[in-house]
Formats: sequence, structure tokens, C-alpha cells
Amino acid sequence: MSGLPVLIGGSEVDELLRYQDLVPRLEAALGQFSSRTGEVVQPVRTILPLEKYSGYLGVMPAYIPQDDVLATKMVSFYQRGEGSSMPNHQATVLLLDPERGALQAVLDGKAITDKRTAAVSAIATKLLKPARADVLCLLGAGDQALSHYEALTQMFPFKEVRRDGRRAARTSAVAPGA
Ligand SMILES: NC(=O)C1=CN([C@@H]2O[C@H](COP(=O)(O)OP(=O)(O)OC[C@H]3O[C@@H](n4cnc5c(N)ncnc54)[C@H](O)[C@@H]3O)[C@@H](O)[C@H]2O)C=CC1
Ligand SMILES: O=C(O)C1=NCCCC1
Repeated sequence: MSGLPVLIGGSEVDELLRYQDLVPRLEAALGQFSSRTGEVVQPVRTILPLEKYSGYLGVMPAYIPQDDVLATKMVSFYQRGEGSSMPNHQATVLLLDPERGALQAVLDGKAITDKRTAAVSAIATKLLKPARADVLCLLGAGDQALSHYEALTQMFPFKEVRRDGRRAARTSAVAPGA
């Protein structure tokens, strides 16, 4: 490996990932994933159960030969008790040089996970939403609720947003009108 991998922290990832860029790129990547010509090499993710701690570790490698992009995400997620201040999801994304297998970058995967999941929901909403639907309802008020609120209100002109659920003690999420 020549040099150390670049480290990209959560706030930088958050700043760099804009829904207006992320949504079209993800839509293209989903198309590549679904194509019959195998444009994305992505085995089913490995999930390692951590029964003792009510948690899981997921490992999710993928390679896009056309773009020569090789990466893997590692995500841990836990069933936390009510009022726990510990995070329920933590993630890291590793970017590698596909030719040499060398590690190029280590990215905080939490913001990537929050935004990617919401961006995919926004794509599904674009394809499935009836034209007359103008009220957005969010179930829960955690990290995903916040990222979905941001993605969906940036992409669609909802007249009203309703939310259900309490804010988790450990999250910084502030759903609308909180
Ligand atoms: N498919 C994917 O790629 C991803 C899926 N997830 C999943 O999305 C879900 C939410 O994740 P986060 O927002 O990060 O969790 P979080 O812990 O930050 O938020 C969960 C929210 O749901 C609320 N809630 C729990 N039970 C409820 C109920 N019965 N009715 C209404 N609200 C309820 C909690 O009070 C909390 O506000 C989890 O199941 C998580 O595993 C999260 C990240 C990625
Ligand atoms: O893909 C992910 O990232 C996750 N999927 C389901 C559970 C939490 C994280």
C-alpha cells in the first residue's frame, strides 16, 4: 500500500453526501444491481449474531467492475433497552483499490447508512407515490425518521408531515415540530 488510507469522519461524510447527488447515483446503482449482465458483484451480506449482547455484525462487500469500485461496509446493530444512551447502529465503510487490494479510505458509515437508506426510500416513493398523496407520515422518531424526513421533504412538496413515536434517548434526531 502506498501511503495511509484517507480517513473521512461522520461530519465530513454528512456534508459531502447531498440527496440531490445521492438519489440519482443510487438510482443508477440500483439499475446496475438489477441488470441481468451482472454489473454489480454483491454477495448476500454475512450476518454474525452476537446473542450474548442482543446484537449483530453485518459485513457487506460489493464490486462494480464498470466503475472499478470495490468497497465493503461493516455495520453493527443492537437491540438497546429503553433509555439506553448507547448507539444502536454503528458502521464503517472501507474503500479498496481493486487492482492491488490495498485499503484506500476509511469512511464513517453511520451517515452513509442513514442517508443511503432514506435515499432508497425516496427513489421507491418517486416510483410508487400516488400524485394526490401530500401528507408524509413517519413512524418512529429516531435517526432513520430524521434522514427520511430530510430526503423526502427535499424531494417532494408535501403539504403536511405527521410523526409517531418517541425520540430515542441516544439519538440526536429531531423530527418535525419536535
Ligand atoms: N435497511 C437498512 O439499510 C437499514 C435499516 N434500519 C432499520 O430501521 C429501523 C430504525 O432505525 P433507527 O432510526 O436508526 O433507530 P432508532 O433507535 O434511532 O429509532 C427507532 C425509533 O422507533 C421508535 N419506536 C420503537 N418502537 C416503536 C413503535 N412500536 N411505534 C412507534 N415508534 C416506535 C423509537 O422510539 C425510536 O424513535 C431499525 O429497525 C433499523 O434496524 C436502519 C438502518 C439501515
Ligand atoms: O444495511 C444496513 O446497514 C442495515 N440493515 C438492517 C439493519 C441495520 C443496518
